[in-house]
Amino acid sequence: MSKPVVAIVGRPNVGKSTLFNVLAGEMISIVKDTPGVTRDRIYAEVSWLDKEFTLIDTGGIEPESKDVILSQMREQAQIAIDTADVIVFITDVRQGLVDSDSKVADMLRRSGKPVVLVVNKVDSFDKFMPDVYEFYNLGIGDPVPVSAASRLGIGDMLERVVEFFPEHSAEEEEDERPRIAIVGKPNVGKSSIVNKLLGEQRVIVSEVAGTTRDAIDTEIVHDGREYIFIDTAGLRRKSKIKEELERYSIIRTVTAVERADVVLVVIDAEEGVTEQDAKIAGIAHERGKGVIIVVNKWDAIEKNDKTMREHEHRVRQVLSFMPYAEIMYVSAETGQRLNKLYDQIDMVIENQTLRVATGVLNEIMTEAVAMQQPPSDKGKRLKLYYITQVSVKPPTFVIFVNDKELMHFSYTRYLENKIREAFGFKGTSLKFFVRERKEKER
Ligand SMILES: Nc1nc2c(ncn2[C@@H]2O[C@H](COP(=O)(O)OP(=O)(O)OP(=O)(O)O)[C@@H](O)[C@H]2O)c(=O)[nH]1
Ligand SMILES: Nc1nc2c(ncn2[C@@H]2O[C@H](COP(=O)(O)OP(=O)(O)OP(=O)(O)O)[C@@H](O)[C@H]2O)c(=O)[nH]1
Repeated sequence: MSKPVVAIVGRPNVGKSTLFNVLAGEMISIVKDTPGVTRDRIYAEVSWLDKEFTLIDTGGIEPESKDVILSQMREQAQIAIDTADVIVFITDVRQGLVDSDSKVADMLRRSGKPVVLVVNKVDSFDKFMPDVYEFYNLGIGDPVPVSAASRLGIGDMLERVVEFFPEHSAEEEEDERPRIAIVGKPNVGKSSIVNKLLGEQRVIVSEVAGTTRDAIDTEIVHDGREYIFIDTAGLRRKSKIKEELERYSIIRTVTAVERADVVLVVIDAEEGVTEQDAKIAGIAHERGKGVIIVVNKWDAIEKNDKTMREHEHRVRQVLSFMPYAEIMYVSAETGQRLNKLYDQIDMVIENQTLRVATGVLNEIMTEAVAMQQPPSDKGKRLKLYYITQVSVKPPTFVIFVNDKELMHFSYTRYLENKIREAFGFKGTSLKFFVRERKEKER
């Protein structure tokens, strides 16, 4: 199920970071062993009551001159319009209504996207409420007064935001066709791969209707099965600022990955694997999506009998958090091994939805425990009572133990490896939750 995307837009200094941190900091769920991505404040997973959404900050304006601010704000707003389900437009009660606010409000209104107008820095409702009414002039609905710094009005604001969420993104959920996102740095060959796949199947390109996202959906039929490819290629917006481009490319990756079942992380063989690739791959890993690492432009490098092994070594090193992902060496130019992608995709989807019977899981666990004693601390030894699989996409397991504190990361890893030895689960991460249960309950 894909989560709604909420984007924050606003002038410099209105409190975007503060609000972002309030929302993300308290309610964020961070997956610990992923590099980079969760730290640079571009997006966060937020859950509030029973709702979950991805929050993105389109921000990062350098306040040089008024003209520059307005043009950058327009750019931000456009990114939000392209990628978000709901836009949170933040203004500042202390600066009051500013001309650029009105211009951005016009743009947002014309887009037809749901907008929640937030007036920040209302640290005292008594004192500032009269000034809040001025913001009705923007013509984008009722202003919601908040104070991000003192956490006032945040609940009311979120209530307004979640009201706009689609009941169920019904269309996408009922759609049984596998969705495959193709992500990667600029120029690694994302569009070339889609084009080659299309060309070989000689199927008419159809842009899937009803998507307003900033990615192109293409249907490809292979062996009678329909696949939807979500292509994030072709950065339309050309910004001069490198950080801004990078931010935008991350936002697009997040929103595309969110909608996908399987993610193809494309790496340029000529350039080799980089930290930026790790950042992008981390986005898929964090979300527990199926992953295939696709090393493209394999035709372009000189090879001997060691080349593949050396490449694999590097990729495994830089993407060490996803040892479960298969690596494929392809060429969009010559078409080499591209057809094998479908088998891999099918396999990954199968593994993402694989369910293992509780009895079998417990046999594996009992055997694992017999082979390697669980850790102990201060004379108390970890006891594992029971394991069961609670969900799929990604396969998620709950382990009941006597004391959570004793359940070491490395021991969970060990159990994961045992489960993988038995069932493979290639291409998908596995999630584990550890719960305590009193001994006498058994
Ligand atoms: N009084 C008051 N100040 C706030 C509030 N929220 C944020 N601020 C202050 O406003 C200033 C700007 O906040 P930021 O969160 O950095 O604003 P921003 O919109 O992210 O700014 P840029 O990064 O420049 O785009 C900081 O000094 C904050 O402490 C608030 O609710 N009340
Ligand atoms: N030698 C070789 N070149 C390739 C291959 N795949 C793509 N290229 C070249 O790499 C360049 C970038 O390819 P694109 O498909 O546009 O890359 P992209 O990832 O979609 O790029 P963005 O749109 O910038 O995100 C083009 O010049 C392609 O011809 C390949 O398998 N081998």
